[in-house]
Amino acid sequence: MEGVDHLAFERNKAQFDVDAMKIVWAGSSHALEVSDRMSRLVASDPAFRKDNRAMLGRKELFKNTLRKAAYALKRIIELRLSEEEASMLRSFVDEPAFTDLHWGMFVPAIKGQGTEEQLKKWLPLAQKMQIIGCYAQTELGHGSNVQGLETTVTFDPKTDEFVIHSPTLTSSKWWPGGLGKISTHAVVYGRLITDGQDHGVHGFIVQLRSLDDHLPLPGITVGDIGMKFGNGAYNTMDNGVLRFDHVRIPRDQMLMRVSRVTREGKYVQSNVPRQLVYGTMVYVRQTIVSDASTALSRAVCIATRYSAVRRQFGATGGNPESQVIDYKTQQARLFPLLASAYAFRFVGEWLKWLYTDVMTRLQANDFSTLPEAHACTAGLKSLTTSATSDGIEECRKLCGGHGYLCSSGLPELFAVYVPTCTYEGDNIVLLLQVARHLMKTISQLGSGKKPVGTVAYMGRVEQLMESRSDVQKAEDWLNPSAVLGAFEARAARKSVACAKNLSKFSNPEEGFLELSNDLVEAARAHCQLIVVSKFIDKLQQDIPGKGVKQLLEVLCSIYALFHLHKHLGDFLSTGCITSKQGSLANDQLRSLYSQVRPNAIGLVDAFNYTDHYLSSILGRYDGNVYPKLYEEAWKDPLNDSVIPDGFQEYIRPMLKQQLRNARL
Ligand SMILES: CC/C=C\C/C=C\C/C=C\C/C=C\CC/C=C/C(=O)SCCNC(=O)CCNC(=O)[C@H](O)C(C)(C)COP(=O)(O)OP(=O)(O)OC[C@H]1O[C@@H](n2cnc3c(N)ncnc32)[C@H](O)[C@@H]1OP(=O)(O)O
Ligand SMILES: Cc1cc2nc3c(=O)[nH]c(=O)nc-3n(C[C@H](O)[C@H](O)[C@H](O)COP(=O)(O)OP(=O)(O)OC[C@H]3O[C@@H](n4cnc5c(N)ncnc54)[C@H](O)[C@@H]3O)c2cc1C
Repeated sequence: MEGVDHLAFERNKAQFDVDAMKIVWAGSSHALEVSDRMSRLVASDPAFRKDNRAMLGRKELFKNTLRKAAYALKRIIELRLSEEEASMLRSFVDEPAFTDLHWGMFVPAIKGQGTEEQLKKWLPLAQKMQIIGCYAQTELGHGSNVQGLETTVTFDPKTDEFVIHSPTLTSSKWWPGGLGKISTHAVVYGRLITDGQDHGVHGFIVQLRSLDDHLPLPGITVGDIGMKFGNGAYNTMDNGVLRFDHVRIPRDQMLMRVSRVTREGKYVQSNVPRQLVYGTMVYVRQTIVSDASTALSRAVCIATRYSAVRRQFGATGGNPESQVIDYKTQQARLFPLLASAYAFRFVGEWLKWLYTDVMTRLQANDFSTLPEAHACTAGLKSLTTSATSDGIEECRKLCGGHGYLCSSGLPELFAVYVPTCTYEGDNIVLLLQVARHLMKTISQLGSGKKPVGTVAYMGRVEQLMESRSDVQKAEDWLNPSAVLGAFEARAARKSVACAKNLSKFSNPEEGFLELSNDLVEAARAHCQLIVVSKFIDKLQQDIPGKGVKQLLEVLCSIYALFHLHKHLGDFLSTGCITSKQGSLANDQLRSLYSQVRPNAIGLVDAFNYTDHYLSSILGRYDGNVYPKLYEEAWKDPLNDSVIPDGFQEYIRPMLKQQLRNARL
């Protein structure tokens, strides 16, 4: 039934102001207005169709992406869109493309690591897309270990140039998005060598292809690294391989904000920490946290709407079967993911604030919050992307068999999303960075250095080692201080246990390797505490709209108590809570799920996604799932003919042969 809202009865159940929640989700009325306008602009334009991606071969798929990218830029110019509008438009086009790396890494790398002069020269070219850039750091042999990169960049004082060289096969640049076929330029990371001395890894702007005929410049070998996981999916991106054979670039193409090489070949470090060379990764990790809430909310929106449409079992007295969303097991799998999507939204907002604050301080040569920014971006990137990848897969299972169809939108979402656990830093490697920060914080406690920011609770470590939860009944777990107390005590105790064990090793690095599993767990506990505490902080703000704040309080409690239940072993073994208190938390969770149930559709409507963006028959706004699934099946190329290609050639003779054999 076209035009009928099959989910209207669900929408009528909502006990809160969905429009007000849309503003909370978007971040402000202005952000909602822009994202609403841009998403509709993309959805209404047939040039941005994306429903056939899984059927296309690589070449056709890639060409289509190039067409969309060029068309998007044309529309951005024609409509005179602001930077904010343009970036929203690109995100609603919803197709990984070379432009992600151009805008997301190449431009930020120049902005963050270039001098004023370099910004003046390169930014206008990049911003007008007169050049297209990528971020070429990872090599065939090294990704996580950036200090292990092998590409050499040697200063030649005779010609005032750098000579870039790939000395081994493993030094080939490998993975950079946009590099394979499109980028004209790259920010290349390599070991800077002056006068025979290795100064470690630095960034350089390098032209790769001619701006006239797009052919690789002399000494450069470049191409695509091949098909990746999933049909369609991330294969719209030309991840590339790049080798240099003594390629020369002018000296002023070294990004010189952190350190520079003089005309005489002298290496000069400025007063900014060398870690700023890693600044682009910090920036992108921060954006990835907000993007996690977007990806998870898409999957949750699909699974929630479909769970309200789907009925199985329980038909009694002429009544229809039960909606699967009413099964407690479905709620216990789905609603924590819904709560996580909101939790990641708010922690992402906070992280953006933290990043902006660090950048402002850096301008004033205050580097004191850099370690906190690194630990938070690394840890939260790791926590939210792992949870989102697992969450998307759980949503697929929540949709039963139909979730496995490409038309559910979930397989492609998963395939595009899952490399987030690896790129911008492998999630385990990043948690180990958080663990280092935690161990360093603990080791400095005795020196009187007061921990600040997200590790401030470590300053109360003695009290946290002794504290006992005073929860007596299930509702006590709704008290934010009860939840915070338990999460702080758990995180502190896990870190302190690691620190104690580490102190038993005469070689700390050996101890770190040996205890790395425990350290990763301690880091995870710390990051979960950050998410919980930032959700609680958000609820201290004035949040208008009927029932909006109350429902967010419910979601916050679900996020916290679900993790308390999931990691009960941690909470019990560290003695923060008793098993009785653990089971009270579980009782409270059940009650919270019942409070979400009537509001579930409203809560996913608040994401304000168009059907185009969701790209899912199961997640359609109108819930008209079955006729559309049926219709879609007939569009498969296999159904173009009644008898498929290959039948006459292979199967018919086989059948005939088998029949002949049977008659003998
Ligand atoms: C589909 C997407 C659609 C839209 C997206 C839209 C926008 C996003 C835009 C683009 C994204 C799109 C696609 C993504 C493409 C992917 C790109 C990439 O993957 S780029 C390559 C990323 N590579 C990595 O992340 C490598 C990971 N490794 C590292 O970061 C480091 O090597 C590591 C930190 C692990 C170790 O470094 P090392 O120098 O060996 O440090 P060490 O451990 O010795 O520490 C020394 C000292 O430095 C501190 N530190 C380390 N890193 C940082 C940092 N980044 N900032 C500040 N400080 C840092 C560390 O804590 C230590 O401090 P102390 O001495 O202990 O005080
Ligand atoms: C889709 C995609 C896009 C990418 N785009 C870009 C790009 O645009 N530009 C770019 O430069 N790079 C890019 N990359 C590369 C990416 O940044 C790296 O793959 C990533 O940093 C992980 O490094 P690795 O591949 O070397 O993994 P490895 O470090 O080899 O990881 C392999 C395994 O070893 C483990 N491991 C490694 N080190 C440790 C340790 N110290 N302790 C414990 N365990 C460890 C890891 O946890 C993992 O399980 C991209 C990658 C992908 C998949």
